Amino acid sequence: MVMRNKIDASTKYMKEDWSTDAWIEHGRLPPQGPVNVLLTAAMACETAGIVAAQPRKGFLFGPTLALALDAGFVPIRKKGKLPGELYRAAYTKEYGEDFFEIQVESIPEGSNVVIVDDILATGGSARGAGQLVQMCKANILEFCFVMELDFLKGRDKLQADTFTLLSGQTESLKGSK
Ligand SMILES: O=P(O)(O)OC[C@H]1O[C@H](OP(=O)(O)OP(=O)(O)O)[C@H](O)[C@@H]1O
Ligand SMILES: Nc1ncnc2[nH]cnc12
Repeated sequence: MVMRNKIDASTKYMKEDWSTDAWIEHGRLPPQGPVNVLLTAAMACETAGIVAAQPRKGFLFGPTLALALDAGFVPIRKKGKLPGELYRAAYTKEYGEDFFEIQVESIPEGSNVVIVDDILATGGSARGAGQLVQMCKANILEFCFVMELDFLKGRDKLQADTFTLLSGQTESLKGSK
């Protein structure tokens, strides 16, 4: 799969001058790696209080983003993994249906939330994560991904603005849907 750098296309997030000087002025590091570039997107949400991530690869990025944003981190889990009172959302992806859960008290009502994961494909799982955040009566500021399979148009399903660092296939491969 050939990856195309999408940073230049993300004008929404680059409308301010994120030069090294600007990053220093904001007390942040300049963007040098995937997490820092995701941070560029997440920093567009200066009011983010919570970073929520989907299992399992989202947990690789979520805590780092949360630390950098001085926000809390909330893991969304597959059903049956969390104790206590839970919200549950069904989600559908390319190869079946499953359920995500979140602890009812994990995200305070009215919180501003960034949702992060590694890949946006059909958008089914990210949409499910978004539903859980909405059940907590919190606001989704944006979705952040390292990579997007554009041809699946997953972003059209999502409940808030979507930022991806890399875009993969723009069309489906021969023999696949
Ligand atoms: O946009 P979608 O079609 O929903 O697909 C994207 C999801 O699929 C992958 O997770 P996977 O199913 O491999 O789960 P895991 O990270 O728990 O292994 C990926 O890490 C995303 O979470
Ligand atoms: N089509 C796909 N290719 C690679 N990773 C994926 N994760 C979910 N769907 C995927």
